[in-house]
Amino acid sequence: MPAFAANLTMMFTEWAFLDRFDAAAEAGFTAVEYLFPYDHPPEAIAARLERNRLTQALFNLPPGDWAAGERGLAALPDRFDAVRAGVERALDYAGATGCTRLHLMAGLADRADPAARASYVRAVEHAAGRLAEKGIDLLLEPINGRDMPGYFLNDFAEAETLIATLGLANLRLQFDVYHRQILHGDVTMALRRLMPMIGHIQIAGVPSRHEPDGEELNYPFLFAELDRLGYAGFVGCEYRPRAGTVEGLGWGLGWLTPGLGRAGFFPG
Ligand SMILES: O=C(O)C(=O)[C@@H](O)CO
Ligand SMILES: [Mg+2]
Repeated sequence: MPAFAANLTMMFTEWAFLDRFDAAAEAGFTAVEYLFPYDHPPEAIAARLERNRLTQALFNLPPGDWAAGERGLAALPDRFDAVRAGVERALDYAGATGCTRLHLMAGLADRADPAARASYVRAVEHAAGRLAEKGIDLLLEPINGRDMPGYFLNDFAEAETLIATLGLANLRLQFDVYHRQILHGDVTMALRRLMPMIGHIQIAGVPSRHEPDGEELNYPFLFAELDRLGYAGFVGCEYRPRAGTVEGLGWGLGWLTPGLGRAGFFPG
């Protein structure tokens, strides 16, 4: 049975960020992920995890100036100092929250540009090295260009080759089924082949990025496939609910156990 993590950047947005931890636990999740924790002190996040007995499955290293359009810094040749500082900042949060997986965003850059490639490899090697000292995995995620035009890492084969070539024990693939389906399709065969290097999986309906309950993909089949493949990691629910988050959890009946979290959290 897959272990689902609620993505608190996209789900439970009816609540303030810190209250989303309570809401996710109440809805039956035992783990959470989100893009960035940096607007809140690490101790505040740790307290919410602890009181809800939630596991912090994943978050992203600092991406640069998100509001100004930056989507990671790793492939940007003049931003290595910021990458290095971001790694240290993320490690503070990982230490406080017990998180053992961090995603390094590549940034907007041309994949064919040798300077961008060299910068990306340098950033990945640096981040993986620092994270390894703390027993943390570094994840790389191919992202489709419709959602993120100009994103450097927009190809699964590219990520696979890089991870295999660098051969770093804590460098792993973040397999977002939504991006995979849009970029290349052939989801099941890719899961089977890439499973040895997969460190985290994310899901959403395709093409809407709503609940994983229909459209192009047969998620019950994919969840069973993950069990058949012996996947023991988390499955991050990185989708935007069509209407209410709780109202849209029907797809998870049978996998989630609502009410295990803090009793009476939901009003009414
Ligand atoms: O967009 C995604 O997909 C993610 O997983 C994010 O972490 C990157 O923005
Ligand atoms: Mg993703």
